[in-house]
Amino acid sequence: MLEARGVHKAFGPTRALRGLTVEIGEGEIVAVTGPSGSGKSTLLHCLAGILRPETGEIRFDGRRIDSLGDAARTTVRRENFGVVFQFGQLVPELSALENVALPLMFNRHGREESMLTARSWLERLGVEDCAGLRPGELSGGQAQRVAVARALVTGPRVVFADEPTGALDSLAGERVMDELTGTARESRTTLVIVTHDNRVAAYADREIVLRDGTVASAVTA
Ligand SMILES: Nc1ncnc2c1ncn2[C@@H]1O[C@H](COP(=O)(O)OP(=O)(O)OP(=O)(O)O)[C@@H](O)[C@H]1O
Repeated sequence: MLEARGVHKAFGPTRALRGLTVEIGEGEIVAVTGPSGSGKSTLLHCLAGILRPETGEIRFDGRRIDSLGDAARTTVRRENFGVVFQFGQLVPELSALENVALPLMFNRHGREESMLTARSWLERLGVEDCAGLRPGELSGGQAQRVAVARALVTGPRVVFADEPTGALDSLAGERVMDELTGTARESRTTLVIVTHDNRVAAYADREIVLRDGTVASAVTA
């Protein structure tokens, strides 16, 4: 359901992706690993329609998304994808509850309904007590659970996570991963996780190892 074919992406002289091809199935949980600078984050951003490769194709449900204009790509992302980055990237001026409700409001749900749904996701992730707090008042683990709630609240088909536990201690990291992968498996959400951490990769069905901008190997758990 998600596919990169012959993808090249460079930043000036740096060739981050060099003819990379991967295919990810519906409901699959995939870890993208490999040395620093091997192109993991670049691949994630290309698959998520955030970056456009110079050559090659990115397809979601068989439809090319790399050739769409910015507005159309943003719509595909909003309607189908959720993202979790290393540092939650929550909006600092909004409460945890408002942060989680925001993607629903972007997708034209009413404010009341969005708040109710957001609250149920905070409960599900065990951070309902944080609803009224701003991101600056949350611990790293709490903020990351709020970020996971925000990524899942729209019921996305695919969640992209870039080092989702990178800033957390191992216990907080485990909770975030349990919740992320547990929810993904329950709802057959496809999950693509970039990580350096073998413990995180162990949650995946398959590990895609990158080296120098291409796939070095794919290991099935
Ligand atoms: N916005 C950018 N501008 C310039 N160079 C970039 C940019 N993003 C990535 N690069 C370069 O592209 C290469 C691949 O980067 P990328 O972040 O995809 O690797 P990574 O495997 O995710 O690395 P890390 O594990 O260190 O996060 C690196 O050499 C990096 O310096």
